[in-house]
Amino acid sequence: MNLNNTLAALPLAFRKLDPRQMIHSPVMFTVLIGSIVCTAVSVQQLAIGSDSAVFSIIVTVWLWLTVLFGNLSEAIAEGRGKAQADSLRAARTSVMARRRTRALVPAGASGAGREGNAEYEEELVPGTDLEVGDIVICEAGDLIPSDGDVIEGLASVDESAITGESAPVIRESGGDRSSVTGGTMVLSDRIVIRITAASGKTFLDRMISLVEGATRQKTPNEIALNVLLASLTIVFVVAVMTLAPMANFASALPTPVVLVALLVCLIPTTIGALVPAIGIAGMDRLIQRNVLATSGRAVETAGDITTLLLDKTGTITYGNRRAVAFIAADGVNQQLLIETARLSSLADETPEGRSIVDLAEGPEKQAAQDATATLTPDVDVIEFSAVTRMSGLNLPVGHPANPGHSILEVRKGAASAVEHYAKERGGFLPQELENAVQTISGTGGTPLLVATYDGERAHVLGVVHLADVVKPGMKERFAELRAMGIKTIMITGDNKVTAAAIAAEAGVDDFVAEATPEDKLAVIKAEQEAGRLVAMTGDGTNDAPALAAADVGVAMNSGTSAAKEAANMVDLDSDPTKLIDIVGIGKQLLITRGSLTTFSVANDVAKYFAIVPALFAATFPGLGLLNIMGLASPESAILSAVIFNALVIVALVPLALRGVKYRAVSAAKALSRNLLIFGLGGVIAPFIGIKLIDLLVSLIPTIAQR
Ligand SMILES: Nc1ncnc2c1ncn2[C@@H]1O[C@H](COP(=O)(O)OP(=O)(O)OP(=O)(O)O)[C@@H](O)[C@H]1O
Ligand SMILES: [K+]
Ligand SMILES: [Mg+2]
Repeated sequence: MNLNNTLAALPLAFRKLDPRQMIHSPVMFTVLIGSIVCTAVSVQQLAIGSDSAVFSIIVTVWLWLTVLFGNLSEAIAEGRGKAQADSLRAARTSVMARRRTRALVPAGASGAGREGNAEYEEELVPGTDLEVGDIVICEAGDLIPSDGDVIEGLASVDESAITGESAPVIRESGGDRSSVTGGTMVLSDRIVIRITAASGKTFLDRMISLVEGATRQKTPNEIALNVLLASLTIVFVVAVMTLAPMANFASALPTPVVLVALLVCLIPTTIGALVPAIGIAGMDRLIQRNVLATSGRAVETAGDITTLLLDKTGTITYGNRRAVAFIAADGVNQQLLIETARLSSLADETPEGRSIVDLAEGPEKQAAQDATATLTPDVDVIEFSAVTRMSGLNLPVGHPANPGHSILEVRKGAASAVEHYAKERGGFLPQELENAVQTISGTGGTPLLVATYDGERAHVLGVVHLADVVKPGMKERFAELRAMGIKTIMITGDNKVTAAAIAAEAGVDDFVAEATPEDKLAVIKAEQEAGRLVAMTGDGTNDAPALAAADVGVAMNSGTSAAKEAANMVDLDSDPTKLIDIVGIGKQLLITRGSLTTFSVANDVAKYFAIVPALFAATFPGLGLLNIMGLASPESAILSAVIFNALVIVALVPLALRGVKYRAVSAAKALSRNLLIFGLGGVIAPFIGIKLIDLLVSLIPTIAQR
């Protein structure tokens, strides 16, 4: 909290005096009403020249300062996001987009400027005119006009405007790295994008309103705390009212001012003033770590997570699975396997599929038949799905793509899926291929079997070895999660042996293999039914249902739009172990709020014993004995307490913004330790603080007299 930030936040703090805003915090609203009452009394006393006018005015000023300090803490917290929002806005420049209109030449014909099987016309439109579903083309040097999914091609993209990370990333069609963000720049190649967000509703727009705190809503915890604080306020209003009849104060003090001052000292103003700042600061800490949360609730829930589910490909591994080898069955010509594997992948737009075509064609790309000549309209494309775990083609009888062989169907896919496919069609899985599948899986690679069907029997021709790399540093970070009491489960569509190998390499506690999207969802439901709070990290469209169902869903920024849409957090760094930070921030938020609530309530109780004896010493002489503080006068006691009450808010703003120090001990231990520190501190602080202020205040002549 430096001076510049504080000064910059001042105008906003004054604007927040609007009663329509203040009503959201019952405690601070009560202080506002009290300030207004005391202002009226002061004016009236000034008019009649009352002796206690000075006292009333000073108390009134400090009451207004109390309200202002509360608003200031919130304004400072919000202000921290403003600078970031401004720099994000700079990335939201208006660009022209090349929008595809209608097909010029029908699919299947040949010609220049082809997109897949057809030729298109383009028009230049302002990026703000784009609608969901529009198709745009971006080339090297272009700013991407809005959020979307790559539907054709591959490009390297500079996402530093969003992530702050300058290294370019690959975005490509088909796989789990297909989403692009408006405002980022294409560095190389050419991609065709289907727009998924209309102008004003893009990722960047949402990010801006998030860091500005414009979309902040109260979390259930905050609402519960507010109800508690409101109840305490009502209790104290009633208690102070009952004092009114006995209010025969020493030197004819103005009763309304004394009662309001007493009330403000007794209600939990400290926590009432700091709750919004604590919440905003928590979101802010998350943004500093490059994580965007769409709700404060998710941040708080993260603090209590006990199970973390992660998908494998693209989350634990880099996700650019590439074909590295072809292994033919005994008696099958290697060249035949390569040609067939390539044929099965010609229409497969996934990175896996394209990597098979690349490996089959070799660097020279010679001898390869033109894909468009093969993919004539009478060829059925069987697209990959996470449920079938296979992809391929159905060819008409006598199709020229397979001269010499009478192939009607060609498939490649997960070993179990293709084995099942072959057996259903009178084929079998040769022993040597089964061995190859086991060997590849054992190293954490993904084996894909290639099979054909000629109308009579299926033949399994061989295996394609897909290799992927585990992201570095996983083992240590998962060990850290274990120390925090969080169980990690990897859940993947891949086979058991591959899953086991990657699970061991990454150091997760458990794994589930051959999981369909429904299975992923079912695992989450089961964990939740067992009473656990579940976080899920994923990147694929097949992860989207699970991400939505999890208590905390964290999507990798590299993932698909569907995953990012379903999740309630997006990690811009695409680092699955970011959950460690997220959990830490959530726990810190809960501990900070708990600690300051304890401090605030303990403070109020202590204040009661510090000032009431001094206040009523004249009325009930017996109480004088309790005036252990030896405060100068009832006026001084009241004033010192009000000043202390206001200054405590200011003193705690830095702690509210920074958060109470969080260490990786169990939550219960951390809580009881903090309750002790903040509870004791809260009881002792007012006695010391009020006494010190009393010494200063009693220097004011009209206040010191008894
Ligand atoms: N393009 C493809 N064609 C045929 N089979 C594929 C293709 N891509 C993947 N497979 C097979 O299907 C399986 C399931 O893929 P899916 O995308 O559902 O899960 P995954 O990416 O392996 O795992 P995760 O859920 O961890 O991301 C893969 O393990 C692989 O064996
Ligand atoms: K108070
Ligand atoms: Mg996946």
